[in-house]
Amino acid sequence: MNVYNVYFQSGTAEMRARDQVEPGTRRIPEWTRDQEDSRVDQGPGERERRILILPQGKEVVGSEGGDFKEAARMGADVGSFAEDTRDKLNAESVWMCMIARFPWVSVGDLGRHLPLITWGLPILTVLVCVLTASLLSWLVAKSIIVGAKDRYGCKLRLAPGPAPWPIVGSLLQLQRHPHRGLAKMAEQYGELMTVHMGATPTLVVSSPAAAKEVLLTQGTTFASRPLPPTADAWSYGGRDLGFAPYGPLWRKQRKIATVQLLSPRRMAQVDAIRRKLTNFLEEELLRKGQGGAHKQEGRNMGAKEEVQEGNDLSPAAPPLPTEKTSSVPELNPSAAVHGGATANVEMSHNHRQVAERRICHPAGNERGPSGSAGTMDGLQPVHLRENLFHFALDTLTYVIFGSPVSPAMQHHMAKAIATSGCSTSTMRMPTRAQEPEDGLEDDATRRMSKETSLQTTKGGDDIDEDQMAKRFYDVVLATTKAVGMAQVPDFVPSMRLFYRGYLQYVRGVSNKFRALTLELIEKRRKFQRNVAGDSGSSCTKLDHHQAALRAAGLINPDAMVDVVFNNLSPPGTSTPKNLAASTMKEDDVAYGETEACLLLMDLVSGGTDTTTSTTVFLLMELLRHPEKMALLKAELDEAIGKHEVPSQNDLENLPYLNAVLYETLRLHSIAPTLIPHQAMKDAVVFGYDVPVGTSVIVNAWAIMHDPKVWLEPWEFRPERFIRDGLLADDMHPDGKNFEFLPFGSGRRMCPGIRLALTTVRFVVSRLLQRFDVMLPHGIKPEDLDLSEQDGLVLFPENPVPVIFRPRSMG
Ligand code: HEM
Repeated sequence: MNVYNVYFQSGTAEMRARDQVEPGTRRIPEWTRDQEDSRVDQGPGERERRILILPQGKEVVGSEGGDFKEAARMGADVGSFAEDTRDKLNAESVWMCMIARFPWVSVGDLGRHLPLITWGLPILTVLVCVLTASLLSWLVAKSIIVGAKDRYGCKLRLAPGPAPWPIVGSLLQLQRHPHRGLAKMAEQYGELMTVHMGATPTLVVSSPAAAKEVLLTQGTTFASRPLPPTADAWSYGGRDLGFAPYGPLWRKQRKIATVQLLSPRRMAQVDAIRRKLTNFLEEELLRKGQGGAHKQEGRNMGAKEEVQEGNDLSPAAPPLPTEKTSSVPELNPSAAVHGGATANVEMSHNHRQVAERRICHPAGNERGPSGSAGTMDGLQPVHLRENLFHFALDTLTYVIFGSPVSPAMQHHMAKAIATSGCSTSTMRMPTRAQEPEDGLEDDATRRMSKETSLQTTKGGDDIDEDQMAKRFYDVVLATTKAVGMAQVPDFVPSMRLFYRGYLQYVRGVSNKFRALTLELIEKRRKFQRNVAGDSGSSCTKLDHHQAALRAAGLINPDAMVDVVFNNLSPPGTSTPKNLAASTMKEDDVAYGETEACLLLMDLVSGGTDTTTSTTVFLLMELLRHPEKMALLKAELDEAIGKHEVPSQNDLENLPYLNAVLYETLRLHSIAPTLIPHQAMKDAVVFGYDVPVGTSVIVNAWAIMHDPKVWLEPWEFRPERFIRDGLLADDMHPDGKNFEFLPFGSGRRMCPGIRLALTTVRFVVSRLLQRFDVMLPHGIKPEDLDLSEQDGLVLFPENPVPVIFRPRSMG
């Protein structure tokens, strides 16, 4: 490679550079006055544009790009020049002088670069130290692993695995999707492998028998979770449910979640609200499909007017569902608008017709996702993710916080408010929500409260209600990305120092989430104060919004948050330092606002994107396999009909619907490696030693795609779950069949399984009852790409917007 002397010159230094080139290098005759002038004209901000390069025996003068061309013309090896030096040259810094063989820096340059030198050298030094430390720790780890001994000095027998690289371990072999990379490795190393995730040795489990051993047979030993820095930052040191170490706090969180959210009583609540919410979902899909909002939004339209508009411009609407199987009356959207308190009363025949036609009211201002491209029968394709997310979010916020929050809801409530005569355009909310009320004075609570209150009160106390769902959507997606996509310090702890910014960002996401949670709690308290009659004579948007929600039956009198926040620990209750090792009873452990908020955040994030993603994958698989879509529709039509609202019981007993759902969960497991577990004590699994603290990954994806377990595992074949015309009863995802583990198994198994299954079943069946779900014009089933995006919850990377055509139009 050619050797170049590189000089940076600027301002007055330029002249000196010409005069003071080292002996032995030639001066530059072609350096002209003109060049100097134009250089000077560039002004103080444009420094060091010009460089002087002196290859062996040759001279090149010019500025940036020109230098390289010139170098090439003079026979320099531009390829290696470009690769090795060009980027560094462009870095335009004193470092360049250090990289060059004969650095020369003028005194003026030194002065200018002094800050860089002051900061740069220590950073370089720290970097070198960190790399050395990482290398040493890796060597130590390796020697421990290779020659690992137990506490009695006997050599440990660890599961086999690929030889790790320094610092990164086997991370580079994992490709973009670790579950796929690990599955490939397992073909070579077997059902139990030791894989180094950076510096962390991890036991990877890839067979049903081994999964049963760690999740069930030795379930207590492996019930804890590792806490990498990102999860630590999000969960305030593992104080939520998902990341808490196995111990009293986890038991407490789990108990509250199970009793308060997922008990049969709550599930009945969920069932009831879902029936109402699907009406909003259907209406929203139609509204968007038809190109936007209703023209008459916010006006108290006369029935006649609406009927005429509907007749002229709309395709025939599907009739609203009847209530044959439901004990809960359907929401009549227009009743909320017109009648307020009578919203839940069964619709009159006229009203029903009006509402039916309003649903199909055609285009307004809002455009669908792709303008007119891909439209079919005048309907535009609609994005699934956001709408389904709102449905799942509304269900959860109703049960947890007492009322739904989605834009569809806002749309209806805005109309109700407009008819109520209140002119207040903003709602005023007290900012007290951000102050911890439980009196707990621990550091994390104080810090969390301070950070959160800064964020929520920044814009004053006017809260934009319409943005609530959008903020939830953003913060849930940010959570699954921040916590789900492992970062370098999660694997190489010594790099944590360099990721402080990122970890602060993760903490920020958690704080934002908490702020939203507290807003909803405050809203709830305000509602309760109003109900108790101490709201005075206020006429705020919130008051009217709540009145409209109450009239529509959308305020939950028995929300989970009431129970959780009324039972926080009294001040002074202590939390053991080491939660995993503690023998404390769960009822004695400190449970404050921080823990309560984190639990609610877990439930909202765990319960929204997961069901949304599963539903989107399911519908896309049906679109890819129209013959299976037809079979499912036939089953629904026969068992339930096109209009009746199905009960949970109906849906649980439909073999093909459940088979389609299970096959989706198998083929597109959205949490493919579950959430990592951790050994709480030394253990032996199938003859291999597993030292305490080892992380354990169960690669459920590998098991559910293993050709030894599943025939043609890459095919979407719901029929594999059906035996003799019925759903095979040993093929349920309830954690008992270790060949099929979409929700995990054992102590840390997903507590939301029932909620998730009922939600997806219900939404899918209602959508297929009411609509022909179709691909936009020009997209063929075989064009669909169902590959996965990264994140804690996998999502289709290229979801297509979909046409929802009312079935009566077909
Ligand atoms: C299709 C939907 C869903 C899937 C596929 C799913 C899957 C999973 C999986 C695989 C785990 C980890 C199990 C383990 O580590 O062994 C998990 C944990 C969890 N899930 Fe779900 N989940 C879904 C829906 C839900 C819902 C609806 C909620 C709550 C409303 C929820 C809340 C949680 C929580 C809190 C945990 C942590 C449990 C613990 O660590 O003790 N999930 N889920």
